[in-house]
Amino acid sequence: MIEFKNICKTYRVAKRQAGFKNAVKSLFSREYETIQALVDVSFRINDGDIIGYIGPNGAGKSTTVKVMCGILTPDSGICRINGKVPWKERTSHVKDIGVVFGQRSQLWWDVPVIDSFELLRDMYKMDEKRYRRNLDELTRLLDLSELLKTPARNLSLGQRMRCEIAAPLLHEPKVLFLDEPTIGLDAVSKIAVRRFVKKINEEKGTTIVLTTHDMMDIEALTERVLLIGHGKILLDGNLEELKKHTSTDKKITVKYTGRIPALSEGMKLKEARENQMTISLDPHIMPVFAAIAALASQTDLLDVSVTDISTEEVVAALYKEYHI
Ligand SMILES: Nc1ncnc2c1ncn2[C@@H]1O[C@H](COP(=O)(O)OP(=O)(O)OP(=O)(O)O)[C@@H](O)[C@H]1O
Repeated sequence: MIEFKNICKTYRVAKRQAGFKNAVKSLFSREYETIQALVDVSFRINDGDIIGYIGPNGAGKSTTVKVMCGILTPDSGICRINGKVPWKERTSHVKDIGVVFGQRSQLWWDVPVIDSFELLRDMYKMDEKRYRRNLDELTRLLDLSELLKTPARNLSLGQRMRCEIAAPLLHEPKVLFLDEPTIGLDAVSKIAVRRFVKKINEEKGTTIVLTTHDMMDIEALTERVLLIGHGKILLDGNLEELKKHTSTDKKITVKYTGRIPALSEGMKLKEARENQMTISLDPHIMPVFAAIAALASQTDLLDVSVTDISTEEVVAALYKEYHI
């Protein structure tokens, strides 16, 4: 269980104007400003859950993860993960957690990946039998056999990411923090990473906190989403509720020949190309079947598709609504 209660965290940073004169001046008198990274943040995450932690750049996501990992001590508030206070019981806490930072490598750059793994085995004081079993399983699931002998610096991003994800799982953590695990990956690698994360959660019951800007990650992996903005939790709910909170509009894309159909009340034009238009429809004003009939009565329809608005659009609308 992850318990995060009324956590506040500020950073104190020195203010400095540009230029040599100001650099010299700052040696003698410094001005500081305070950045409120987390403001009274509270949530609970049950064992075995996967949650998506989303918010725009600078919202406070990494700060939250760093507090949960024990890297940062908050100014106030309570955080307990499996009963331990991360920054006070660091040595025993790190055995319970694993972290993947998509933007930073945790593997030693110049040595073969297997050497990094063996170093982790020693750091976590794992017994050889357990290490071997987990290494064999991860090698099979993530197709690592050809990669283990290669130095991290010679791996492609997708190959390296598979190794980065395996590394914290060698010691079977109860909680896994994934910070943008699919950033920069191609479509096939993204799907492979998502499938693997889901499998680990289902089979090992690992609790997963996923921080991402990729809404396809959220859609594929999480039901519950926490939205943070300006250091405050703005929404905590399931993805479907968030979608309903924002809009129940339907997106209708039509391809047609003949004249451009006029829009009825409840329809808004989102995009128009030659012989194709995408309309956002408020189904409370006009039901979908009536909207299609109204369009068909004015032109020859070649193709119609009806979808809900995408998670990406939902999140963009939420950011706009909360001015974040
Ligand atoms: N070490 C630091 N020193 C000073 N300010 C910091 C530090 N780390 C973060 N901040 C500030 O705290 C706020 C929250 O930053 P944080 O890195 O937690 O955001 P984030 O949501 O993870 O952003 P991103 O999506 O860009 O990674 C930002 O205003 C950031 O500039």
